[in-house]
Amino acid sequence: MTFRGQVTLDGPSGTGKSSVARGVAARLGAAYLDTGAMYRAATVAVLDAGVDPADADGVARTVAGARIEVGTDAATETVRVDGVDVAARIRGAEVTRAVSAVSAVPAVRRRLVDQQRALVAAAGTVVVEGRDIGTVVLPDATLKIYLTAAPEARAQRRAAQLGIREQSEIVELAADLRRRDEFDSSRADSPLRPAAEAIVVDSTELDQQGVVDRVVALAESAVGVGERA
Ligand SMILES: Nc1ncnc2c1ncn2[C@@H]1O[C@H](COP(=O)(O)OP(=O)(O)OP(=O)(O)O)[C@@H](O)[C@H]1O
Ligand SMILES: Nc1ccn([C@H]2C[C@H](O)[C@@H](COP(=O)(O)O)O2)c(=O)n1
Repeated sequence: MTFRGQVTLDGPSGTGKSSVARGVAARLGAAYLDTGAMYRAATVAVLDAGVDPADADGVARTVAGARIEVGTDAATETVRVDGVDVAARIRGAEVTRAVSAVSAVPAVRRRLVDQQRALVAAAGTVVVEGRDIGTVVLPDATLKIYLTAAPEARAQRRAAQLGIREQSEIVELAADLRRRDEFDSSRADSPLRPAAEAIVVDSTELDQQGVVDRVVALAESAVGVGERA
């Protein structure tokens, strides 16, 4: 029997959620939704409107008026704001610095969570990654994973991803990851935390393929649960 249902993948920044979620989606023949890309796209709209990310009312108004489109095909990344392709821009430092403030605004979350649920309903079997997917967006998901990794491993991986070798820059990267995690975990609305039923997977000692294998094995052992749900 094949897996049918939803896999949620939550966890702190740089634990490997995006890469693992794509790999799992490919193995399961499932769709893939990167909800962080949606908050990043909303941040592009805020920055382009010249609104201060700390101005919650301005952020809420701007995001309410923006058309945010994110695809659910694991093989191609589609991210648009008002029809403009922002897939590369959302990964830049300016957006990364501002995204936690934008994503803490309750009206932004309500709007994007509604959109996420609609995308998931249209996608069928899907792997969804973010911070609040198992706790808030899809509380009845078939399989919930909470991905962790030691802070040093996360900083090293992000440095490798960005081609950074300088030790002082790696220390700075680690501080940025910590700052974003603290912000995302301490916000009032939908803070980052594991769902009660989530299976915690620590990727510190596993390579990317090892994590994908582990999650796919967990999904295969959940076959039947999706059909009953
Ligand atoms: N288990 C692993 N071992 C080594 N490197 C890994 C592992 N998992 C992911 N990576 C690498 O770490 C980097 C960060 O991974 P990724 O972007 O998937 O993390 P993330 O949790 O989605 O981050 P963010 O929340 O900031 O978007 C990527 O270069 C990825 O290839
Ligand atoms: N479900 C989600 C997904 C993401 N966010 C916020 C918090 C993150 O710092 C930011 C960017 O996410 P990333 O691309 O790094 O996964 O978006 C959130 O609040 N809820």
